[in-house]
Amino acid sequence: MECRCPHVARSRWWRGSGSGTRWGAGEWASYDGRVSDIPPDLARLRSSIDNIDAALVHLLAERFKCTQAVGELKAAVGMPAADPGREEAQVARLRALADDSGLDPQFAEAFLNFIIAEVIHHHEHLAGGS
Ligand SMILES: O=C(O)C(=O)C[C@]1(C(=O)O)C=C[C@@H](O)C=C1
Repeated sequence: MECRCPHVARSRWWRGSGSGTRWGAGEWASYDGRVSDIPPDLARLRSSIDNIDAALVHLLAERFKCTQAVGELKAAVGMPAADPGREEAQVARLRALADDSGLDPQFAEAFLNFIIAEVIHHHEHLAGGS
């Protein structure tokens, strides 16, 4: 079976010089005949970005499934849509996780707030609001 390790894939691309090759200057050619104007390192990184974006969409879909159930529960027992105390704890926790993992804590907080604002909107709708 062919090895698909990134370092091996990287070594199997050649940059066209514009003379004496079937591919043009600035183009990249692979051992198996593919030609691209995208540097292979960029193509490989974009492929990982696509996988990560797909995972993010799936994770968000699962989170919204949970919050839908939370919204139904809150509406059933008459609890308020928003819980500022819980949000404060989530922000503190995510900021610390972001800091530990090299992500900007301010960005992590803004991202969480963006999601929670949408969840609260859904909760209010479930509770019969606008
Ligand atoms: O945990 C709750 O009570 C929720 O409604 C979920 C959630 C969230 O999306 O994490 C949303 C709104 C609340 O203000 C706090 C948290």
